[in-house]
Amino acid sequence: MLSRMEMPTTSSMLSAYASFSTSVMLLRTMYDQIVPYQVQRNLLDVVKCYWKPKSSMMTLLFEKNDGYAPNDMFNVVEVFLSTKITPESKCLKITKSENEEHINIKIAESEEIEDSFEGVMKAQEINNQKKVVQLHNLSSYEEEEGVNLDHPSTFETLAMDPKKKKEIMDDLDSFIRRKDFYKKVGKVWKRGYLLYGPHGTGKSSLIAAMANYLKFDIYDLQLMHVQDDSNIDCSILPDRKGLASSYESRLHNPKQLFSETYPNPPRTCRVLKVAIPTPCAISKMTKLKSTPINFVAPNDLCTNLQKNLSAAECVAVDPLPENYSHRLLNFIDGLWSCCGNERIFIFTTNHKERLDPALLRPGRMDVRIHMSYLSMDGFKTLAGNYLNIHNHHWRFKEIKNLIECNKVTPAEVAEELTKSNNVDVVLEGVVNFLKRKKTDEDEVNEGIEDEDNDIREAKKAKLSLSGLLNFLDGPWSCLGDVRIIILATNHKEKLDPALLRPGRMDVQIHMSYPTIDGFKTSAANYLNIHDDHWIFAEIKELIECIGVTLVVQRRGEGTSRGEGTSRVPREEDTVDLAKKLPNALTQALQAAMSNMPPLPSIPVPESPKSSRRPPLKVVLALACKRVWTKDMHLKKKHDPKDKGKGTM
Ligand SMILES: Nc1ncnc2c1ncn2[C@@H]1O[C@H](COP(=O)(O)OP(=O)(O)OP(=O)(O)O)[C@@H](O)[C@H]1O
Repeated sequence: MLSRMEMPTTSSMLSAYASFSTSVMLLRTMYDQIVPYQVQRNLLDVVKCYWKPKSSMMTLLFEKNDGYAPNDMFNVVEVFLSTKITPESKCLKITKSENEEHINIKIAESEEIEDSFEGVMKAQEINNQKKVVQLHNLSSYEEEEGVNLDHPSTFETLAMDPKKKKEIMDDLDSFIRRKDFYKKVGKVWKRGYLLYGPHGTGKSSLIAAMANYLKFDIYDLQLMHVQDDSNIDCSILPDRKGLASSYESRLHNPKQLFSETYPNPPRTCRVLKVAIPTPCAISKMTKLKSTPINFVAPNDLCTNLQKNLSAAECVAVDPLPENYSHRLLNFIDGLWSCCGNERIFIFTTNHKERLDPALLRPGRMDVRIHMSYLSMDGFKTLAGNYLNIHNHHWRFKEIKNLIECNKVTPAEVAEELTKSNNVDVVLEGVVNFLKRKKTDEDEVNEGIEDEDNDIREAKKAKLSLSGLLNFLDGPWSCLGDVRIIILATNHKEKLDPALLRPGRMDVQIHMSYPTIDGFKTSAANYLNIHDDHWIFAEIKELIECIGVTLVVQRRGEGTSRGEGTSRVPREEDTVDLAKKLPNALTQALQAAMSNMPPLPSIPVPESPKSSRRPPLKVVLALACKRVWTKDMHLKKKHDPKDKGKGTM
């Protein structure tokens, strides 16, 4: 114990504290001034580290992206954790896209789940079970993420030789299983398929079936949109934002940019679909003027349509670059192609015989599948899919005979099969369609034999719009809900028949020049004439004369009016008509005429009187005059004696 005398006084304690704190401050100032800041930080870290409490926990971070490449582990962990949701979970993420049947429940980013380690393999299995096939567009620089591919095509629904189907499935299975084999023999783990055959034979459907079977995503690349080979390399990269922003500089030094900025090709690109346009058809295309095509579509599709319209126009103007096969070869064999996991390339073309043979060798196109016209086996698959007929039907024999002597595509027959729910009605429709098709084909073949080579080639080439075709029924077309697509053109005959096949243009409506019924509708709208009017008979005659023009000029398009049933109008007809027409009716006719399609462009010498006549008469007179001039010319060629008689 300290005696009272020995105890320090309050004042001495205070003075000791004051001198101690002065010394500390002095030392601190000296430390700050003498020891450099960096050394101070390091000393502090050492001290902190020494005093930090030890933990048995370790934190693993699974980020969504690894640089530019997506992190596969993130998806696996996300799926795995969603199986660990309990009633105690406080915050969950709920998603459901339009085409998904079930809602997806995921752990929200802020949520914490405690779980003991169960192995990544289990998570991987879960991921594969839940995998929704995605579709990515490689041709557009604006698209950022893939969308769920909800294509209903499977190997069961494909109308194809069952043996061939089995071969394809076995081939896919064996390819997937043989990772070690490929490694052992020093071969890149990739496989190329070439699907070739006429339009509408199921190439796109087969790709969707393959992707659904393997649960592989599809990366869609339209070769026509690729400007150079480095474009292709870059286009397989997963990060669309990076591509969009670097697009300009990539054009200047694409390879360098590729190797420096995007060293990792995507590991997710597994089924790559490449549509190879036909070089020959493309070069022909430039000779033909492109036919303007106007789109009408529901709002949500408009932007997409516009995008595709410009693509289609591009296609029509730009010929396929001459070194296209070199680019493709680079693309298939280039170094990037060996990076990543298993990959399947699927190439489609309508004309295998026009492709560079270098492209076709095994290693590039390992499997070549000819998608051909419909066989009876294929028809039975379609009848099962569409009509639920799984056994025999009495119509089958007749249909078999017709299919055997006809080149008919599954797409055409599929269209017939959708026309009614009544099995008998539909099968009768199929029979009629096959008969009609046979007759049509015979006629076309006869017609083509008479023509010389150039015309035949030009006819075959037509206007091909591969971008548009892809839009109409490429894998993208199955996304979204019900839709109606309407295409309008002034020259149907210039369109590629591929565009016109059922499944693309299911219904074709010929908007023709007016009939008297059409005129009556206009008269009712503009003039409130709902009954007959004395002038109608005469107008009818005149309108029918214009109709004759169309029959003559659009021979082969089919019309109910025969060519020889109407007389050639005399010029007096129009003058008389002008005298009789009341003013209001003249205006109504003018309005109706201005909404009509433009008249065919046959040069017509201007009549000196025409400027004094009301505009309507000029229109009608010109139309009639054109008929007369043209027909007289034709007549003159065949029978000079008939000149000037004015009959057809
Ligand atoms: N083999 C088939 N089995 C079942 N349905 C088919 C088959 N072929 C075509 N179809 C039907 O026709 C439609 C068009 O077929 P698809 O787009 O697959 O033909 P394609 O050969 O890719 O045509 P294109 O060469 O013109 O692109 C499909 O949506 C499908 O309804």
